[in-house]
Amino acid sequence: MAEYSFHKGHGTENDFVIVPAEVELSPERVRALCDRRAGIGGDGVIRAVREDGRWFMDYRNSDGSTSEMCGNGIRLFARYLHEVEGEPFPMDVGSRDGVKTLTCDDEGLVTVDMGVPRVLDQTVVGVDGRSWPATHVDMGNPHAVAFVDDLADAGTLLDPPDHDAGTYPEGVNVEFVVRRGERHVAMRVHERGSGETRSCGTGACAVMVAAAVADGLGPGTAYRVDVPGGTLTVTWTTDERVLLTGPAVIVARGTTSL
Ligand SMILES: N[C@@H](CCC[C@H](N)C(=O)O)C(=O)O
Repeated sequence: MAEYSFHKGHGTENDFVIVPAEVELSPERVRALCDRRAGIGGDGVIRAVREDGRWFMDYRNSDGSTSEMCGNGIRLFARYLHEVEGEPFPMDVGSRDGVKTLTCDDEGLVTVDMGVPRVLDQTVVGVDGRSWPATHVDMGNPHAVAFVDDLADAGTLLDPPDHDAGTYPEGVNVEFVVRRGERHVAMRVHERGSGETRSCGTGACAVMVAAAVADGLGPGTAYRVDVPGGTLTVTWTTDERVLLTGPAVIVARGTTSL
């Protein structure tokens, strides 16, 4: 393919390559773009599509697979749309999980309204022969949230954690969580289709909801969620919607023929 433009950015070091709608995203191209040695490098790729008078986030994991939703990706996409396409905040952006509304505060933190979470059954996840009970939370995409004694218990996370394929026929994002204080947790994540990443927005939302439920709390509370790449704030509003807030920055732009 001829050269095309790209932008690169991240939200709490969950990093993405953004390309124009004309770029066909074969799995091979997504893997090439995300390659951290031979490509640009990223946890995923976002194709910026304009359809029916609205922007749509066509999101791919670094292995080329699609996902319904990416919380950090859509916050970065909103930053891109604002800075590059001149789209004002607040803005509505389409995704495979429906239309999301995004805002930006005076400090430049971008918030996405992720909608109403679904807390489902208890399940089990495992690593290196150890296993933990986990809460199945649907944030548009599937999550299993496991509380552990120490984040190092999750091991290297080079491989996907063991999980119930019946519960998660399309795979799962697995979060390992420790408590840091009142309404304050820290997590590591193994993302379906991308491996261990330094942050996951939908994962932070799933973790917050599972922690709040475990703490006997519910809608009408907020948690600080530390990730290896920074800090996110997750608010569960009194009308049961989950708001994800954090930094989102464009760090590079250029052209490529990958
Ligand atoms: N990093 C994202 C989640 C990306 C999709 C996920 N790997 C999946 O396959 O569901 C986030 O910030 O939410």
